[in-house]
Amino acid sequence: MSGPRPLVPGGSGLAQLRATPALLADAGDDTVVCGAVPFDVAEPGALRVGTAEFRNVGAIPVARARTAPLLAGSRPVPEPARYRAAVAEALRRIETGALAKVVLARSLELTALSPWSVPQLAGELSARNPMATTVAVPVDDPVDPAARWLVGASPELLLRRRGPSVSLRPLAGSIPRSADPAEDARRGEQLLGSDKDRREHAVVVEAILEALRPFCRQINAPEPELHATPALWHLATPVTGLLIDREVTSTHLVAALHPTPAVGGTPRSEALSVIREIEGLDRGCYAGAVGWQDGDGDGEWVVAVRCGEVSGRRLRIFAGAGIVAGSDPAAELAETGVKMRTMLDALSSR
Ligand SMILES: C=C(O[C@@H]1C=C(C(=O)O)C=C[C@H]1O)C(=O)O
Repeated sequence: MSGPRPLVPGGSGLAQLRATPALLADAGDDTVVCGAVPFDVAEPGALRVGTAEFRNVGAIPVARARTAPLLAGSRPVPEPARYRAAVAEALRRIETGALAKVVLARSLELTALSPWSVPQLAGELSARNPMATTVAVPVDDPVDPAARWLVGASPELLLRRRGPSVSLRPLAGSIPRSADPAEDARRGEQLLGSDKDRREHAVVVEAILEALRPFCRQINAPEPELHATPALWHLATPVTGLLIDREVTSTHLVAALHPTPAVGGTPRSEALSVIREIEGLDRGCYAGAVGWQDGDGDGEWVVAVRCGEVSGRRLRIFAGAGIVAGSDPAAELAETGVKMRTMLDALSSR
């Protein structure tokens, strides 16, 4: 992305989503809104006014030749033992019936000897994850060299609106891939047949259908299928629908959908307060929504997972896992470790 772009007015992520359709209606044909809204939409948003090239959220110059800086240190936040304890606490809350699912995340803070390069990271991420959407968006002042950027390779389509058609591809339910093709295929089948993962996934699809119903007709949500990333298999449901009212734009739908239980939980308000209480992490734009909308109300948004926040020599990598009855704290810790590999693998040039 070239040069700083003005922020969409409003302050919070939610206010920016709400301000976007009117802003674009008054702007030129070439204008789009692009950027990130945080996981907690009451926090400041990072949606900016840009031009059409912003339709590609990863549209920054790619400098693959540059090597990544050397690592000076790393620190897990929270510590693994604290993460397992938080999962155990979430399971107790689930047992009481207070909630059905909550996603708990953790982070790895990596400090390098010299500043991280956003284009280098984005280039590696996009080369290694060709099926994902590479994102690289400034989440605060882009003029400041120590400014924070959200960088990642999201496998999860939150929402695409093209004219009257909307499509979504929620992911939830995961198992690590194997280098051995037979074992890899077996694990995919195991995931498809896993009762725990099916429940974890169904909660997400149900919440999405409920959020879409007021806006859409002919909603179609087939049985879950497998979705592959280089590191993991996921359960995915390709959801489609037709808008009842063409005035409803992509940002209206994002405001209604986000955060889905793929990154939050269900019921939403209980899950969000459990996350605030026991996660011990400032998510920022991790697990937020990243994308763009144009003057026709069309747009494309991905869920900000498999990502990190870059600021000078500091990089915070995030990963979360859905907790439902039957989840195992050690397995969830391991799953978040595998999810972090998307970012970790991109730190070294091939
Ligand atoms: C929360 C993350 O991923 C989400 C959670 C998943 C799960 O719990 O199985 C799967 C895909 C994503 O929707 C993450 O990668 O940090």
